[in-house]
Amino acid sequence: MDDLDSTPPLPMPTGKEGYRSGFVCFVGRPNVGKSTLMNALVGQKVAITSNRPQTTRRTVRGIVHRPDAQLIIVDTPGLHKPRTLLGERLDSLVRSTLVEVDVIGFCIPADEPIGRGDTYIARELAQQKETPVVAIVTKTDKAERAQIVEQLLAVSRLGDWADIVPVSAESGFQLGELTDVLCGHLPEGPPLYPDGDLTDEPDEMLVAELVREAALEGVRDELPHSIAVVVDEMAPRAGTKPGRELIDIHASLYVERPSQKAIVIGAKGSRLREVGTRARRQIEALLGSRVYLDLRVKVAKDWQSDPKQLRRLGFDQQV
Ligand SMILES: Nc1nc2c(ncn2[C@@H]2O[C@H](COP(=O)(O)OP(=O)(O)OP(=O)(O)O)[C@@H](O)[C@H]2O)c(=O)[nH]1
Repeated sequence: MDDLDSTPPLPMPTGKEGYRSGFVCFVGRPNVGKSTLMNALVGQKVAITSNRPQTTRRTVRGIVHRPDAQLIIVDTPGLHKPRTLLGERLDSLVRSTLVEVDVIGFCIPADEPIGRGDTYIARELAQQKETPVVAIVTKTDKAERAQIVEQLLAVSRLGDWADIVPVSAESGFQLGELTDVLCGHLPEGPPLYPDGDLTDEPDEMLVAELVREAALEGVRDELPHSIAVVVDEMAPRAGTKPGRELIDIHASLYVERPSQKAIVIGAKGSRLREVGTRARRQIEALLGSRVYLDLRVKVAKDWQSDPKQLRRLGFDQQV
């Protein structure tokens, strides 16, 4: 299969009887562990995670390869009620994604009582009559056994689910079982991506996400939703040898207000340097090369509510 340099969605002939392939989308309120679960299932960091709600802003595909199946994971932002223009776009993105996938994974954490957010999503999902919904009780490592059992019962009362699976992305509990269950809901069909591909996100996008993740660490609560990152340039430095090459990356961090710019940069640039170091380590691991990372912080006033700015920051492809 390696010699077929096909880009998705071109299906590749396999000849394998009973092979299944298709798409799953994880939904759930913010912070329930959707991105972490995807990374754990794929086995590589393809979506950024943070302990701040609504970290995920774009649809990322992670790909799980099995001898008998290929499961493509579409990561969605938390299904939530729109607050800003950005929020509205996210919701329409989630809704359009739901009708295109083969199975939906509805994530509810084991360690928190079911709330209005979960009920709201359960109601939305009840309308997706053609797509099976697997309820996933996440973060089981954070709950006692009795609490997990209680949560499984509460979740079963919440809707008409195709299956209910408790998992922990942290400890790895039941990850294989979850993949089995999800693959069981896929239609028969050939692999959609070449063997070994873990994501179809371009490197620039992953790099931007890693910078954003590093920039989110340890900042005040309101800041995360106000940072967007764009990779302006990324290229191997001339004269460096293949295999030992140095990749130059120039990226811009956009914030909404000058006061936020000051927070991101820190005293005498100290915070920005830390962000750069943290991001560089992750990017070097991702690309397998040495990296020179140049970060600039820019103010794009109220970018979350401005359609032009949203387009410039790359959000137009997602709506
Ligand atoms: N203990 C434990 N923590 C977890 C687990 N899964 C996720 N978390 C943590 O929960 C927080 C939120 O995880 P994310 O994966 O970013 O959640 P999300 O649902 O994708 O969040 P949004 O992007 O806001 O929609 C992070 O701090 C994770 O480290 C788990 O299985 N166990």
